Amino acid sequence: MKQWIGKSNEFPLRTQVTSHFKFKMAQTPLLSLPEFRNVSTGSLVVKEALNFWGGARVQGKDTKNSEPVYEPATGRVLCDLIPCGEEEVDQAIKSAHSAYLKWSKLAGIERARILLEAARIIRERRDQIAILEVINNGKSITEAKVDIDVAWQCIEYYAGIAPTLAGQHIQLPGGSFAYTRREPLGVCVGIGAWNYPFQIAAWKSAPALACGNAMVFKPSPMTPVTAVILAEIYKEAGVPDGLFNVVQGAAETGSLLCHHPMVAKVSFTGSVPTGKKVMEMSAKGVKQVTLELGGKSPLIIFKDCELENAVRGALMANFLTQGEVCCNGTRVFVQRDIMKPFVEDVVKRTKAIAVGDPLLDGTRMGSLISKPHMEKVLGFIKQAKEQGATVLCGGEPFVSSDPKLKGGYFLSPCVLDNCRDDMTCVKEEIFGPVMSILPFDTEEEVLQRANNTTFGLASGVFTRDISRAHRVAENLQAGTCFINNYNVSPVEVPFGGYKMSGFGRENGMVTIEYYSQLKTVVVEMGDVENYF
Ligand SMILES: NC(=O)c1ccc[n+]([C@@H]2O[C@H](COP(=O)([O-])OP(=O)(O)OC[C@H]3O[C@@H](n4cnc5c(N)ncnc54)[C@H](O)[C@@H]3O)[C@@H](O)[C@H]2O)c1
Ligand SMILES: C[N+](C)(C)CCCC=O
Repeated sequence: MKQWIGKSNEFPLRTQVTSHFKFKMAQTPLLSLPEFRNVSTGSLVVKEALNFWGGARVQGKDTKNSEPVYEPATGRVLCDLIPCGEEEVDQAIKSAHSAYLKWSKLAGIERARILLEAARIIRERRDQIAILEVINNGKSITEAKVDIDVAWQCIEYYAGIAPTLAGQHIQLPGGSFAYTRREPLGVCVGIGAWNYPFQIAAWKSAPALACGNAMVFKPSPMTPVTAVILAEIYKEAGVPDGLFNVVQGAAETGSLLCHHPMVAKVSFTGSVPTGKKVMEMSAKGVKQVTLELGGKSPLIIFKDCELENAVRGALMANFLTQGEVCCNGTRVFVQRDIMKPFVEDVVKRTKAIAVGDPLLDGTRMGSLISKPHMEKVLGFIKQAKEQGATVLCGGEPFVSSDPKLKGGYFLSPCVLDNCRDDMTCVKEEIFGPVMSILPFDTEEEVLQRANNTTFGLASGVFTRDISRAHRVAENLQAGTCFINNYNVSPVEVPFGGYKMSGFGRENGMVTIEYYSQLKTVVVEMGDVENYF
């Protein structure tokens, strides 16, 4: 058997990684810098190249079209986003293809060793990566650490699956037989949203690489900073140069990726309108597509629930990452009999959420991604009031006493009461910290109302009645139903949407199906029967 580790000089298991991040206060390599833990909000400037292909960082060329990227907590410029053009996208894809030719020939167990090493490195550098994620995204450090943990767990999980990928043997008459081979697709493209930048890159690359594919990943132009760290870590772990590449840019770069003839598959995370375009573009080249899109998920709370857990669940369903979460349960249906105690407790706990500097351990809610996004969320709240909703708390720009945060995009978490199903805040994805509470009377009624949406990403139910819980789960039209909890998604569990929330899955065993194809080999052991 060919041994990967220790024999090949071409793809060493460990290579020296140096960081390319420069700080205003120090120009020390990022990932080997213990003091990095002390970096504070408002102090980082990223100067170095954010693209990665051929096993190295590559500086963008089109500097005249560069756009500023802001640190959400301060409104300060963090770095410049230089979009990749046709030539650069082509280079990244060709680099991926040449790595694919080598990587796809390895045994699963050989790929697994390298992926496990990548998972180990991420685990080791989790706190530093989390700090970068916070500075670029604005979410709290508490959440970012969990996101990075989920990222390495995902890589570890698919490392475990890689050696188990196998086909089937099928006996045919006369000693003939057939067998199937599970083969990779080739060069896969990943396109990410800004709310979970590092985690999305891991959720896409881990199953892709485990199956023997290469990937070109494009992060959101608003969060370009951490995907390249993942690329460096994969390289350090020992993947061939070009196996995981990062190209920066917005719609135009994304469109170049979707149209490129050497791309076999596009896995997209983002909004429904962009998802439709990605599907259209990919269809022209008959490329496989996974779409992880938006949602407006229902959370149903029955009167027999354990109330305190239901309240906690409602907060987890609405306020993670400032409410910028695709699967959030933002339509909170509460059975009328328990409306009063539920609302009182939700409001009390929502008012107690510590909003502020996202790098501080005590903070539970950071800043929204951008000023225009914050204004859009405020617009939804204004419209909700005009349409008859009552603001029970929050829903206003939050002004911190810390002067360095005065340019940040903070919003106090908002609870809306007196909502109706026909209100815009109940129908459309707000993608901000806004919970809409809706009363209901019967199970039949609430199921009909919960399903009355074009989205179908997630759903939740709180009840002590075990039969009801499973009946409701069966009848909700959504890719996930949480019973007596919300927004827990371990990497072993498939995640993805129904209806306009998309198709295909991420995480879990099933995702192997979306990053591989089946070849059938038919073997004749006798003579050829000839009809002619
Ligand atoms: N279902 C999920 O797993 C999931 C996870 C996170 C976010 N989301 C959804 O993402 C949305 C928020 O993210 P967003 O604002 O970054 O979404 P978006 O659709 O604006 O952008 C997503 C990505 O697509 C790229 N893009 C834009 N136009 C493109 C084009 N024409 N061709 C190719 N790529 C293009 C963007 O640059 C970005 O990288 C919300 O709707 C949210 O629900 C879904
Ligand atoms: C990890 N969560 C909380 C389930 C979020 C998944 C990604 C959706 O925006």
